[in-house]
Amino acid sequence: MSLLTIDHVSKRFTRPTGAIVRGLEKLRGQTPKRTVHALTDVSLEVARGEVLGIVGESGCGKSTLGRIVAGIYAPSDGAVTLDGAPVARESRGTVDKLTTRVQMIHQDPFASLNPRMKVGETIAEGPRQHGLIPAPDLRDRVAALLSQVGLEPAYADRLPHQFSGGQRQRIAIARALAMQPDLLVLDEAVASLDVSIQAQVLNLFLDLRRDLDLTALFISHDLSVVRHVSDRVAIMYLGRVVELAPVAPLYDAPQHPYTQALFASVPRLGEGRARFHPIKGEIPSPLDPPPGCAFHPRCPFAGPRCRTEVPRLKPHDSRAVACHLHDGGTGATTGTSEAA
Ligand SMILES: Nc1ncnc2c1ncn2[C@@H]1O[C@H](COP(=O)(O)OP(=O)(O)OP(=O)(O)O)[C@@H](O)[C@H]1O
Repeated sequence: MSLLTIDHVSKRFTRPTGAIVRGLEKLRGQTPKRTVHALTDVSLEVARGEVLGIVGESGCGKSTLGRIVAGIYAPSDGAVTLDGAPVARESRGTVDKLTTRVQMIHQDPFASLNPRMKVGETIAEGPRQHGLIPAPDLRDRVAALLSQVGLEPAYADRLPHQFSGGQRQRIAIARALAMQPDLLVLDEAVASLDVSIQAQVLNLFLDLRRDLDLTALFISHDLSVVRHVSDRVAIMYLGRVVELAPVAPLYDAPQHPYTQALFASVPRLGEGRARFHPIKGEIPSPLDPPPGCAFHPRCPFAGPRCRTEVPRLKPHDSRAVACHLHDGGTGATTGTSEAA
């Protein structure tokens, strides 16, 4: 059985506006769209010990998915369960009790650490509040956690500003591990670090993964980082999963036209002068997603069916792809490129 089940989850945000804007819109007879469709009908499963990468361009809903899994946001529809139990207790659509079983590691460790609290206290705070570790053992546990993430136990008495970015991210990892979570959600956890430091923190994650049999959602816009740490990868576009596959087949032969375009947009090393092909067109607004396949306005293979019918994520060999090309055709003649 899967540890994490994300079952038909959607998330809509309503954009608030002031009375003046609403008055002006009324005068002009406008009915502006205010609902942001951040996630639509996302279903994923993660097995214990598995790392699932979540990749996509900015605004595709990666962080929203991570926050729903961590119980920070309640889904508008659908459910998220860990071992069959809901990750968050909700009342009237808002989360009123956060799970401790899922811990999140954010992009900016400085923002997520209390600047006035010694790092030892920061790491001990959660286990103390939740009674996870007996008080007399806390100091030793903090020392052990600091060693586990490659820091001196004596650093427990220092403040966050006395550390480098990479060290602060190690502290954030130690704080998350202190809660003995079943699942980690890493949201762009190395994106703000220099490349050499990124590699060190990724290697730490791989060591911890091996030693602790971690289960994780690894959210990143960086395809090479995700390849390094994940077992399977979900590619997201405008709030939906468009392809889901184990790393090797996905990176060897991406199937969805968006996944192919995403790979082509990344400069590759070792191919002489780097060539890359940015994806044509703009990402549509999640306030007004296109009908049919959300990628159809940018897809070189789009046919009539793509403009009207949302493709479902369907199994296709070892992967799942949400594309009419893989489901009996798009309605375009011989699958040739209309936009090319
Ligand atoms: N609290 C919120 N209120 C309103 N809209 C939101 C909120 N959080 C996210 N959104 C919107 O939902 C969509 C998805 O955002 P999200 O942050 O999940 O994307 P992302 O893929 O993580 O992007 P990025 O990599 O830039 O963080 C975006 O259009 C964003 O503006």
